[in-house]
Amino acid sequence: MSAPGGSGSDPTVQPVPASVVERVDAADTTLQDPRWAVLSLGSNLGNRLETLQGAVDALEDTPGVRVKAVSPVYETEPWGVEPGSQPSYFNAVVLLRTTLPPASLLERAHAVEEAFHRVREERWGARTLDVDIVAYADVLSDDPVLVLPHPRAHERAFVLAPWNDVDPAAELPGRGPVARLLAGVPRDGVAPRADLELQLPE
Ligand SMILES: Nc1ncnc2c1ncn2[C@@H]1O[C@H](COP(=O)(O)OP(=O)(O)OP(=O)(O)O)[C@@H](O)[C@H]1O
Ligand SMILES: Nc1nc2c(c(=O)[nH]1)N=C(CO)CN2
Repeated sequence: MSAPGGSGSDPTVQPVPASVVERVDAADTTLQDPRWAVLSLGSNLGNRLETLQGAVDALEDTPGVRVKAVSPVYETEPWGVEPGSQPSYFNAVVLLRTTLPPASLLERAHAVEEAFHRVREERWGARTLDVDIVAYADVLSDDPVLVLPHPRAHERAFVLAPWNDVDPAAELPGRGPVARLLAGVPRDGVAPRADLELQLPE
């Protein structure tokens, strides 16, 4: 076969402009095979709502990523640290379709964190933005660079509650239904902020 846009050797075949090839390819979802991914967003420094919205928008602006749903916003007590030692978090969950492989999605998640001046000092330290990959399709991985599903997602109400809101039938690969996991974890200090809303990018 001739290269896209090339004339080849068959005189009856007209060259196909590269722009047409691009459009046809873009419409062919089987070619791109997008996968589901679930991301958790958290912020407990700066303008928390603005930062979460900025992260949603930056994810949507990523080639190969489409944001399909955004959860309600929760205000949550910091998990895993001394009570009262950090400001409360805003947390939300984002559902994506993506053609990026998991490692590229993680790279992009880190780039988005950096764009919002995330500083890594101590484990579970306060941060302007945290973007974690909760699950990527049904992929299971114990590579420490990217553990899938996220190794602590199943015990975090600040992940499970917003995920359950936006997809009540969701399953955490290898762990079971999100609704059942949520029923089994403490929910105190995890409160919906019905007065706040993240916008799904247009
Ligand atoms: N599913 C995952 N999502 C995001 N990062 C992951 C994941 N699995 C492993 N990591 C690795 O964890 C490292 C530390 O991530 P990060 O600083 O966001 O941790 P944390 O948010 O403080 O804590 P936690 O992992 O408990 O949410 C990252 O550099 C990344 O390589
Ligand atoms: N409430 C809350 N606590 C946390 C969070 C978070 O997003 N929300 N993220 C952490 C590290 O990922 C550690 N602790």
